[in-house]
Order: sequence, then C-alpha cells, then structure tokens
Amino acid sequence: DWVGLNFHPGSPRRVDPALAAEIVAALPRTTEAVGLFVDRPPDEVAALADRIGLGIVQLHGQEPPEDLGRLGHLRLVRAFRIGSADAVAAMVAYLRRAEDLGRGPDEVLVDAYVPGCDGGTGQAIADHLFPLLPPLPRLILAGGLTPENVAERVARVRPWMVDVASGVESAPGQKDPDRVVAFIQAARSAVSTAP
Ligand SMILES: O=C(O)c1ccccc1N[C@@H]1O[C@H](COP(=O)(O)O)[C@@H](O)[C@H]1O
Repeated sequence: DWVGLNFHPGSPRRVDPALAAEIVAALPRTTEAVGLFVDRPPDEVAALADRIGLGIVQLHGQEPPEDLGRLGHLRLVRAFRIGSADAVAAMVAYLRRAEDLGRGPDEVLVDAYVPGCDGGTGQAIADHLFPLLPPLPRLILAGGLTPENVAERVARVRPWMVDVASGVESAPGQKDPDRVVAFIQAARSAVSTAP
C-alpha cells in the first residue's frame, strides 16, 4: 500500500532524491510514497517532500512535537522506539503535547529500541511492552518483521498497518522481491483469517 523512501544519510537504504522522484513517478496511483527522515529540520523535510511529490512523511528520530505543526500540510507518521515502560510513557506524553499544540501525528509507528541505532535494525519490540501501549487506532507495527513472523505478530498486536525494512532484504539495502511478495501475502493472510 505504501512504499518507503529512506532519506537518512546514515542508512544503507538511503535513496538519492533524484532516484526517489523517479520511483514516485513510476508508482501506481493506489500506492503512496512515504519519505523517512531522522532529525531533519522541518523546512528541509517539507521542501524535499514537495519537490519529490511525497504526501506522507515518517519522522523516525527525536523530532519535537512542535515540528508536527510545521509540517501541517503533510500526512505524518511519527515513529517511537519502544524499549521500556518509560519509553511508552514518554510516547504518551509526546502525543498529548502534540494534541495540545493542535497537531498530532496521523499515524503512530512503534519500532524496537536499539541503543545507538536509528532504525532498520531487524530487532523486535519485547512482547511484554505491547499491553502497555494506549489504544492507537492507526498503529503501525515495525521492528524485526519478516515474512516468517508477520502473520503471528499481526494476529497478536492487531496493528492498523505493518512496516518492514531489513526483513525483506537479501543484504542491507537490497530488497528481495520474493521476500517482499511473501511478506505482503503473509500479512494479508493474517488479516483475512482474523476472527
Ligand atoms: O531502515 C533504515 O535503515 C532506517 C534508518 C533510520 C531510521 C529508520 C529506519 N527504518 C525503519 O525502522 C523500522 C524497523 O525496521 P526493520 O524492519 O526492523 O529493519 C521501520 O519502520 C523502518 O521503516
């Protein structure tokens, strides 16, 4: 449904803006492009999104709640790296603050916390942390998903969407088309067989 374009310079998945524009132009109308950023100034994010034609951006760093209002015209996915109960509490406080400022994220993404890493780690959120999450109607589950485990994780967590990076690759940054297809089929099968 969505294709992620990673603009984080530290990532093996980083895509050059010119290539990203070509990818966006080639997408079917039913597929949305999401730009992933880590701690970039809002003006820079907005300018790149407008230039490339991105309607959705994923903020995957320490961006403050105030940044959301500066990106008001874009659909915003805010990622939180969850490694403890304190991290869940910090996420809840962040979301309250953003609402108070008049602009919460459109979707909340939860990813594993791995010290020193921004994301794309292939690590999963610990199971005991999920019951601590507040109700999030548009929860995107990420972190360590693969074609082999996504159905079980979807059945257990019941997210609105799932997101995968390293779990469908043959090497860092190299998507494996067979694994991408297998992932989508497994994720959809979990939804269609849900009681
Ligand atoms: O994929 C990356 O390299 C990346 C870099 C910096 C921030 C986020 C990144 N990816 C996001 O991380 C999660 C989990 O990825 P994985 O499936 O465990 O490899 C996901 O939301 C990616 O979009």
